Order: sequence, then structure tokens, then C-alpha cells
Amino acid sequence: MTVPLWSVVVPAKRLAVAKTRLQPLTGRPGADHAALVLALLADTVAAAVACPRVGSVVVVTDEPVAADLVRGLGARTVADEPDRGLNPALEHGARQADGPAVAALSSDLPALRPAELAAALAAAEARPRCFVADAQGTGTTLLTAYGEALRPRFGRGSARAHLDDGAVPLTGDWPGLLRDVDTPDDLRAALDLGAGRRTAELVSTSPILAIHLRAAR
Ligand SMILES: Nc1nc2c(ncn2[C@@H]2O[C@H](COP(=O)(O)OP(=O)(O)OP(=O)(O)O)[C@@H](O)[C@H]2O)c(=O)[nH]1
Ligand SMILES: C=C(OP(=O)(O)O)C(=O)O
Repeated sequence: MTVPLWSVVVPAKRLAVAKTRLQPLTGRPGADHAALVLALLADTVAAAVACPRVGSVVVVTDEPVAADLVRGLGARTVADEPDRGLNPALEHGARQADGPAVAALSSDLPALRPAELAAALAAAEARPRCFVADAQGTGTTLLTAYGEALRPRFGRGSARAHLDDGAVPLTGDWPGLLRDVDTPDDLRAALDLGAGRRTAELVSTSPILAIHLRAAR
């Protein structure tokens, strides 16, 4: 049997309102909040595009800079409709996706490796709906649907919400897939795992980020 490739949907808010929990780090004079949010997104999308089990990556965004960036990496973009928050945006993206295998992926996974995503998607094949919880165990970094509606329940406590809605939890050796970056501590953990090129370069060339990430250790 030929296994269909997955369509991966990635949400990205407008930069001015995205990733506010990183502001304690990026709100400092000399730091560039937008550049960090874009680097996280770019490393995530680049890993998804490079994943051998992924046929297309669809980024749902109304942010022109983010749209240009991810298109340059090989993703497709769709508008952030119906403009009612994260889950409706993911449903919209999933409706534009090709084929029966659709996954929603967090946009803040700079340590994600293509092989990790491939392993998780392989584990999700032939099951109607699955999810991968984040490193804390409370959030979700990947939700998959195979021949079914995606029914995303992202937000606070989403791992429990996806479980209660019948999705099967997947676990595996995929630390980069679990490590979403919401806070400065998460960023430090992702760098320790080995972040993608754009995030790693941004931190190493930004003295203000490097100093504050080191100082908070
Ligand atoms: N397209 C789209 N993406 C969204 C929306 N809301 C959240 N996202 C994205 O979904 C991902 C996970 O959301 P959160 O972790 O809550 O991110 P956030 O709201 O940017 O972060 P905080 O301000 O720190 O809570 C982030 O990459 C957001 O950009 C939305 O309404 N539309
Ligand atoms: C929206 C979610 O993520 P975050 O931890 O990034 O807020 C979630 O885990 O459902």
C-alpha cells in the first residue's frame, strides 16, 4: 500500500502580537523580538519541508514578512481566516490541505529535526487522530488526522483536550518535536538540544540575547 504524504499546517500570528511570553528577553533594548519569532518559525518550517513524509506545508498567516519567509523555504501560505483565533485558523488551513493525511504543527519548534517529524508521522499513520504533547506534557506540538477532520483543540491544557476528544497520544524519541519555545527558559532548552541554523545564528550574533540567556542560567 502506498502511504500518502502528509500536509502539515503551521499557524503564525502577526508579529506585533506573537510570542509575548518571550518579551522578558526580547523586550530589552538591542534585542529584536520580530527577528526571533521569525527565526523560530523559519527553523520549524524548514524542518517540516525537509521531512520525507511531508508532501506540503501550509502556513496560515496574515503577516506579510512571515509569508514571504516561509514561501522562500518551500511552504504555501493561506490567509488567517476566519480571524477568530488559533483553532479556526488551523481548521481553515486544514481545509486547504491536500489529501487524507493532515497534521497541525506548532510554529515554535526550532530544535525540530526532519527525522523526528517523520518518526511521529509514521506512528500516526493508519490511526484516525493522534497528538504529541509538549515537553511539559500539558500542551500539544503535533496533532494528526488521517481521513478525518482535524478538530484542533490547541490552547491551555490542549494535551488533555485532545485526549478527551479521542486523539491517541504518541510518544517517541523526538526531543526537538516536544520542545516548543514559549518562554526564555524554553529557548535555552531548545538551544541546548541544538536549535536550527536561523535561531542559533540569531542568538549567537545578538550579544543582548546571548548575555541574558547565559545570565539566567
Ligand atoms: N494564524 C494564526 N496563528 C495563531 C493564532 N493564535 C496563535 N497562533 C499561533 O499559534 C502558535 C501557538 O500559539 P501561542 O503559543 O499561544 O503563541 P502566542 O500567542 O504567539 O504566544 P504568547 O503571546 O506568548 O501567548 C504561535 O505560533 C502563534 O503564532 C491565530 O489567531 N492565527
Ligand atoms: C497553544 C498551545 O501552545 P503553547 O504552549 O505554545 O501556548 C498548545 O499547546 O495548545
